[in-house]
Amino acid sequence: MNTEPVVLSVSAAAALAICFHISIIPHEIDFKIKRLLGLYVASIAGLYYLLHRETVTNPGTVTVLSATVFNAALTASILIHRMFLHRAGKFPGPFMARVSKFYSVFLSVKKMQYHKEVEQLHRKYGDFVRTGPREVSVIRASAVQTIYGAQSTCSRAPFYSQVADHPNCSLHASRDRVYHNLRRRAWDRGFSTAMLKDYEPRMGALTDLLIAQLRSRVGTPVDITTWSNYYSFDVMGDVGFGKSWGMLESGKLHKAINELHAAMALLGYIGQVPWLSRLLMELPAATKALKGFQDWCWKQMEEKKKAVAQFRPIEAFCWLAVETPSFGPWGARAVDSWVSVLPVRNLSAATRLFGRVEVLDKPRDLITWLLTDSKLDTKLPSQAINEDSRLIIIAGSDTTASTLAHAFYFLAKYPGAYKKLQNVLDAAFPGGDAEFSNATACGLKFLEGVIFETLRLKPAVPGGMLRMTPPEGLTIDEVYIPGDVVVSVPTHSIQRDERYYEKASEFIPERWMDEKAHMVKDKRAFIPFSKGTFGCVGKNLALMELRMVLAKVALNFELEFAEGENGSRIEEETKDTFTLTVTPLFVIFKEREK
Ligand code: HEM
Repeated sequence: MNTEPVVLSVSAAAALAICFHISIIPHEIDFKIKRLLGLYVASIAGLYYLLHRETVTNPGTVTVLSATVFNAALTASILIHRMFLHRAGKFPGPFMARVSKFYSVFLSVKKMQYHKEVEQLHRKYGDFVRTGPREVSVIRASAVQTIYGAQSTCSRAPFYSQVADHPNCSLHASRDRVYHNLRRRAWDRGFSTAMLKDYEPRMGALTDLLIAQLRSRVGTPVDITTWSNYYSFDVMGDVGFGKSWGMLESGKLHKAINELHAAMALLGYIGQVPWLSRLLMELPAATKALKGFQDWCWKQMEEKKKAVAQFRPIEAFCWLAVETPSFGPWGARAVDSWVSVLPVRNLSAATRLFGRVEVLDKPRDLITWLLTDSKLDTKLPSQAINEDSRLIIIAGSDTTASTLAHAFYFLAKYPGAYKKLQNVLDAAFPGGDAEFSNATACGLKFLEGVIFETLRLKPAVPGGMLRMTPPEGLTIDEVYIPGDVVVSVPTHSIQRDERYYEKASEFIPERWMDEKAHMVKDKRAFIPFSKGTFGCVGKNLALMELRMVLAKVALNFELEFAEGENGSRIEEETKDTFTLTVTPLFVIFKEREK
């Protein structure tokens, strides 16, 4: 046999593998895997054809040998680079984390509590831990502003592209800052102070429904995790889509929500390796699992689009309010005296001319804000807006439900705190829960303390939000982190760090009040809603929900663990599926004696 072509082919394969690896190092290839696999298969077929044409003996064997050498050389090159030469190489961490991000999958699969695994790694390796080949977790309060602050030069990491590509992705998956800002504007309008005022009574009606359901179960064990889910989903139905999903009414979780939780579980396992989750999501079996929830969300959106098509364009019909006293008897009370209804073509010109202009047919839910934003209208592909419909449900429901369930857990565990909360609320709303207003509740420091302490100890998104360092890298205190490294501050761990909180693992709502303010040593280490450009857009809505439910429940009922419940399951078995998936918590509500 002539060995020359064999040696040539095998050496070329090894050289090609190393050159290929060196050429991809500076690039993000995570979501090009399918194309690269296609290229790989085509190259093998091409090689076979070439060898066959040149009448080399055993072209099949030589092709397999060359492919094997290519694979081995590529693997060796990747491993050597990751272990000894990588730009993130100076950071300590487990050996396997240096080699592959699959180590994080292994840690996630153990108990599906990756946030707790990361906490252990920080205990062992210090403030800067290499949690993946190109990933560093940083547990320093000083890192928060640098990584997440409004002026941060970091961008979103590939993690965010695992469901869909730009520009067909949701707001949450938008990694391009300009595109993100354009979309975020419409979301911000949907969560403006005026809109929150509009949502408050609607949310109040749903809270009253929750209270009525709890009242009908007084004295019997209630799974408050599930009821928190019904509540938060129904709120998002109303605020997000302007319709009722009726879960509070029926006491049943919608089938689509079960499918959502199955999808989130998948994310909990493989979300650590974004390219793999993207590949899996495209497989028919996985798509089928996700499809139910996706179809349901998209159906909600289609219905909404039809309704919005009937909607008068924003800048066509406006109430006009004129703020100058010279405008007759209404002038003095101009702010709430609407003097005319006129068609207006240009809203900002009309505002300049008349002082103040209010839109007559103002959207009353989030989706309508997104669909009618004139700047977004032409630029947003319809898949992107469909993805946003999923985002509203995922981001707005599970997070609030998890926080509510955990707040009830702490209040049942610490009856003294519950009593104190009731006293504070009784003083603020002597006429009972009918008097509740978000404005008054905002001023109740103990209520705020209960909410903040829950968000501190049980942040609904417990892991670090992954960001990519800019090409020039960044410096945190004395430590330089090179460019194109994925960095994060682990929310769960930093919020339990003794350097930043006194008695950090204890539930002490008073630490958020003047009397024990010294127990919060560094407020920068409080990031349950993240921060900056990509921070939570629904924060104020979520806080309003939490205030309202906790206040109305505490004003109406006594609370205790049900028999056989001590909260250990919620502590030990709740899962990190990007948001927390909380285990059932059984409590008993009793009518308050007044
Ligand atoms: C206690 C409740 C909540 C918590 C703890 C929470 C937490 C967070 C966090 C940590 C992020 C940043 C995620 C990241 O960077 O990957 C985020 C983003 C977001 N949240 Fe919330 N959230 C809550 C409630 C809500 C609600 C009620 C909504 C309403 C729809 C909402 C909508 C969003 C959206 C749309 C984003 C993406 C923002 C963007 O990309 O600009 N959240 N949230």
